[in-house]
Amino acid sequence: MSQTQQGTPMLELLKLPLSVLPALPRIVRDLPAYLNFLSGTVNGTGYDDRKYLLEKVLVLISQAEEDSTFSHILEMLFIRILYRDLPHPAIGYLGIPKGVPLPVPTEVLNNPIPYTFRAADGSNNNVHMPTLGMAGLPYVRNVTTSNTFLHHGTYPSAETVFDELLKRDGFVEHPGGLSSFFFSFANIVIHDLWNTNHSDWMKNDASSYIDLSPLYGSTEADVNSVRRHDGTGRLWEDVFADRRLLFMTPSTCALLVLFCRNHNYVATRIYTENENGTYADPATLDEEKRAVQDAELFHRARLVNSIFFAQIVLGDYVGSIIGLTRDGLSWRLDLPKSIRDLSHAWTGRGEGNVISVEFNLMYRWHPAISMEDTTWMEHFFNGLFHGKPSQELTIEDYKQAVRELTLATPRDVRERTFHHLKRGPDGRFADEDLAQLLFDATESPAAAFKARGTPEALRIIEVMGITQARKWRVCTLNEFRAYFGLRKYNDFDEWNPDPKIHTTAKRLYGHIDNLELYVGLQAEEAKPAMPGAGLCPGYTISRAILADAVALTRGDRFLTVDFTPANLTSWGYQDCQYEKDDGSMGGIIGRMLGRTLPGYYPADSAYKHFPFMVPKTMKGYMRKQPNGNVDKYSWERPKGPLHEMKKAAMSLSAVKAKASAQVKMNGNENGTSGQYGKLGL
Ligand code: HEM
Ligand SMILES: [Ca+2]
Repeated sequence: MSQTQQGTPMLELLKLPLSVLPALPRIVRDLPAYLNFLSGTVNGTGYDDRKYLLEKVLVLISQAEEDSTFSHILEMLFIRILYRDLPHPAIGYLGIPKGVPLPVPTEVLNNPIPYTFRAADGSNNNVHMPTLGMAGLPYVRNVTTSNTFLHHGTYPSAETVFDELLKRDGFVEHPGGLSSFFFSFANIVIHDLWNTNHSDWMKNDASSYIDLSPLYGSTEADVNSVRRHDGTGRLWEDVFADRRLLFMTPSTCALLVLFCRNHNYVATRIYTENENGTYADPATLDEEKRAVQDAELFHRARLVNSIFFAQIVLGDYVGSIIGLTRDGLSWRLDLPKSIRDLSHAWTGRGEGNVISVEFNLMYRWHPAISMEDTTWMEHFFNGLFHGKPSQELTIEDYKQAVRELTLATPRDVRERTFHHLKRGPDGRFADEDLAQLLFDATESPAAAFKARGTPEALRIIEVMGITQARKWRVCTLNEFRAYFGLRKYNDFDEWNPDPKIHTTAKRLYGHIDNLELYVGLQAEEAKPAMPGAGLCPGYTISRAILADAVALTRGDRFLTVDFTPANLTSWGYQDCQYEKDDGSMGGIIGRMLGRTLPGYYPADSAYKHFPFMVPKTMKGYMRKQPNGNVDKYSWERPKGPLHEMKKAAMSLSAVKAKASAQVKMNGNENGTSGQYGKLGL
């Protein structure tokens, strides 16, 4: 290289400090404004515009030597920051932009008040890509595979894999104190996200958003089957649209019924609050106006109810998954939060989400099914499969059983029932029946995640899962780990140190690089309970699940940019907020339990505040916490409103206190708030 060629870049480099020199005194003088900008950005508090940073930078640019390196850099940074002020493209719109090819109900289009609403099939979450995450489209694949073992058809049969690596060899209690109630809730979450089409396994008939589709359904016809259409925006009493839930444990159905009640509670409150002064008694409206009012009340109530559901996911559910509830911490990761990174760019949110096949396989938490739920399932499946033993069932038997059950299920959602519960003349199930199912589920410990942990009754379901995964051509466990930046396993004993498991796996798969994803995830060594770990699944699941949790919540427009009082109404917006000091350690589900089963969940009950934790185990954890308020909670099974009334009748002051608590539980936002103040928590 010649001397001149070497000298040119050196000279260029020198130009920058030289061109900055004249501006240095000004920069030093303005330093407090720059520091304020930096600290305000890092802390997320925003910078103080009274320090006139904008003006100072403009002066700096205008006075920099024209065409100097310094002026070029300043200009570039300034324009970049201004451009990054806003996300590109914008995510939130007032209503539906014209030209978006969507099935928008005419009542919604005719409504003069713009508000945003969830489409039945989840479409339009991202208005630029309206079909993103819509029900009925193929799954996404995140990780591709270059493994050829599967290609040559040398995998062991799905049945062998189940019998040797997955079949439960004994019940082990969950190490983190999670209750069966937690998994009933999880079961609603998974039905919200997956519905693998039986005739085309590539398709997912559920939307990729937690929009409470188990309650509302995923098609316009489903949604209409649960709506009353009477001008009040309410659903029929104690119904849900997704009939697959009727195959699930009774506590799962009972919990879903409470979300139906919550919808009706919310719709009624929005109607009575009448914040825009536009609602009228439906009896006074003509048919068209009644339909418009009903649509608005329904859609707003759905928005509030599904955001409430998501707040349970972020508060109670994720709180249990990462062990915060157990450890008495009310701090939560604010996943949907609006944040800028240090380059001033917005970290994306509300941009949509599509569920992947890998996530489907990661979320099959069948090993955690409690002993009580396993017994229930064995009885249920015995009836479903006409007594045929689980070892002999085929995928065709399963599909046939689904067809039979579907035919036997009343078309009218109001006639459906579960666990032989009876509906009253008003169409509602008895509060007592629902409450007892939920109390049982809270008391019943879930099982630990482990290899050889899946109840045998689920054999054919697992065989179908393994077969689907092979048809989907998913990656191997090691490929999946590499995708997430996790160390690849070198041998089977690193994956699961239990010799019974890793020698079996080695015999079946030969090389660790051939270990298929589903089996690898399910039979991997489980994480122990420790600070930061509450769910305690296999190591890989526990890492990868967080990526999907963020994609789901942060990617959903309704949970982020459209989570506003304008859309939810001020009352609805407020109803979805946490109350950090209400005794629930950052949770919110107790509010719904209290209001939908009045009198069954006393204000101080551990069953109300921590239903995802087994009370006796939670009590033990709380005793060990330095500031544990163990005596402020009641830990025994709630006895129901009659008992509460008897207790209250014991003294006049007690009656007064109980009456105000009852008002809070039944009528207001909470059934929780304020009452904890009284208890000194
Ligand atoms: C006793 C409780 C449970 C029963 C009886 C049960 C039963 C079933 C059945 C029958 C299927 C096959 C669905 C089909 O394709 O037709 C299935 C799939 C599945 N299960 Fe479970 N399950 C239970 C609990 C859970 C729990 C607690 C979770 C996780 C939180 C879970 C996650 C899944 C997932 C992700 C699928 C795949 C769904 C799809 O691809 O559409 N299950 N389960
Ligand atoms: Ca959904």
